[in-house]
Amino acid sequence: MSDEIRIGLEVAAASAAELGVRLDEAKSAGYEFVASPLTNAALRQATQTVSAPTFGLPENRAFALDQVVLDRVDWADSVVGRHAAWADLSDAQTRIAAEMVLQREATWAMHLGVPATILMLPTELSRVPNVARYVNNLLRSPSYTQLWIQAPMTTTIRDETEGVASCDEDASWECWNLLRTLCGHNARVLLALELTADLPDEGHLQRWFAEPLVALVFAKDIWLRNAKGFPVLGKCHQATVRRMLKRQPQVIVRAGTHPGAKLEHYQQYVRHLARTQPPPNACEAFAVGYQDYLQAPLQPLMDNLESATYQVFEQDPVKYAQYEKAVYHALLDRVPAGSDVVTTVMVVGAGRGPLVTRSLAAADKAQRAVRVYAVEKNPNAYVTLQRMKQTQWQDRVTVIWSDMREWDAPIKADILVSELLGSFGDNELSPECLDGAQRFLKPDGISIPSSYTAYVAPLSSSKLYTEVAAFGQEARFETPYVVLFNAVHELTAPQPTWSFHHPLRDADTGDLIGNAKNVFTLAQSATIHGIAGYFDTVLYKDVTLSIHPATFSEGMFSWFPIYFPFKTPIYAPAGSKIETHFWRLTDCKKTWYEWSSIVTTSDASPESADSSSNAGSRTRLVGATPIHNVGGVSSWIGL
Ligand SMILES: C[S@@+](CC[C@H](N)C(=O)[O-])C[C@H]1O[C@@H](n2cnc3c(N)ncnc32)[C@H](O)[C@@H]1O
Repeated sequence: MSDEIRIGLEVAAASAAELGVRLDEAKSAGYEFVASPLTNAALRQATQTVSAPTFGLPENRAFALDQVVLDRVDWADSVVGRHAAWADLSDAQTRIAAEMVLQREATWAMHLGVPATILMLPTELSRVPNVARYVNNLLRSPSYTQLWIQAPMTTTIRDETEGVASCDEDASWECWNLLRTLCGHNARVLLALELTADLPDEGHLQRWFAEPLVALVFAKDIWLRNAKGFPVLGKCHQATVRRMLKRQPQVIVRAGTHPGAKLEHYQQYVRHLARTQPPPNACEAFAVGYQDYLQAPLQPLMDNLESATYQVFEQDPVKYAQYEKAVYHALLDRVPAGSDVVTTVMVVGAGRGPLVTRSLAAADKAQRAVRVYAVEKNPNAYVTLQRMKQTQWQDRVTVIWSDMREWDAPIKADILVSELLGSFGDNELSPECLDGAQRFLKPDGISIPSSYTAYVAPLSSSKLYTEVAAFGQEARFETPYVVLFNAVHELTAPQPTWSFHHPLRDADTGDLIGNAKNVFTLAQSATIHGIAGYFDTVLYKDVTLSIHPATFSEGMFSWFPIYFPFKTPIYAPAGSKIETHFWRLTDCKKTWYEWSSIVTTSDASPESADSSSNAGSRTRLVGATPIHNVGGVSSWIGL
């Protein structure tokens, strides 16, 4: 990663000649590019003389040569152009002239092929709509030049009467959020995040991680000086930068003012931070290329999995070890030591046989005699199972090619082992399959897993949202995706929706359908782009597997979370309640999920103001999504 990082130096060149000098300095100090104003004070002066037109836009004037700082195409690759900060779009008097200036700068940058231009985000909500109008207009034309919106991580509020300053963790994000909402969540609105001296707390910081970060701008006043006089960052800034660099943004450095610090020291330090990231663990190494990549959930019942898919499962260092442990303990509990009773273990949905091998290993370790049946409906995997029997398992295993729901078992099992779990627990139809298979489990038999639970939590991720939008079809918002979360803010701890326990359809668990309402309270405002789904499972007693973030089975990579998108993101203010509604539905051919969300706030009525009870507080609707995937029209799992 360190080799790929592109670092630019902020320069305040006022003329083309000065830009040339600064660019040479930056390049010889090891920077790839400079961030520089595109135009200068001469343009500002000339613009002040333009009178506001009575209607329409003023004549689209051309720049004079002495008004532009970047005047040569051969420098264009090495410059990210800053738009004129003085061009104020929010002032009625100056708006039209300002828009004309920005528009001309943008088209000049596009003409030269500048990779990106930077527009400063206002930090007052009331000033955002005019900026958003301009941005929307600009983004109508396809262009190679990206538009980066620069926003500070935090802003400073000064109380003039008290003479004190405090840090505002919300204002900047609220303005950014408003801008991209007014721009219709356009994927081309990219964030250049300014690392400020005051850092937000973890919750507010997380919120920025879910944004489309394209660049990280180092403010001047964040630099410290180490004992040898080199510029460095404090511990918190270092940690934040390291986390941000994992998203591979470009970097713009505003050099500090330490005497003796040379320009190259700043870029060397940033590269050092990138190079000295802790090495990826097995899970992170596996994750490369999967982060935020949307995958259709597997359909192992309806489709026949390919050998390569089984191959990926079988690399998991945790899942199979936990299954072996579960079978081992089940055998110890079921058969007394020294007994010559033969225990019947049936592995249903055996795939290419790893759970069969693990069941035999568990039996050897427990010193219990077993007879194993491997049942698999995939005709291709069945060939591999036969080969495994011939070369490894021999007479200890009987291989059956059948759908477990239809298999006429010759005897009943003591232990039924299955792994039909999806990212949401039941989304690969484990309940429906086991409902058919538990007929051949003895009444006192053991099912591994013994239960599994699905969890949900609201999430914010403009990245995932724009990925779904990029498909260009409304129906793509009506289907869940399996995805390894990266640019995602998980807004609260997940809550359980429903569980399936062995035996299925007993008095407690009822039918195989589900309906859940969960209520979450948000500590800070957020735009919600959908719902994250997770599962955990009890294989046997305390032997478990989990992708729930709080209980995650460290090192396991068989399952990524599931993402249920929203067609239209909804804004939830701090303190609001988010209700998520989920339904698991089925007919004789398919099973599917429907989902929706409602955001509410409650305001206390005057009568309840000094009471601690909720009596008298009124619930107000802030927003709601439509119910997604009604009737399973867009997404379903075939039975
Ligand atoms: C998620 S894979 C697990 C494979 C293997 N047990 C493992 O852990 O690597 C689920 C397997 O169950 C099989 N399967 C799904 N539904 C089945 C059914 N109704 N009857 C038999 N096999 C089924 C699939 O073909 C697939 O091989």
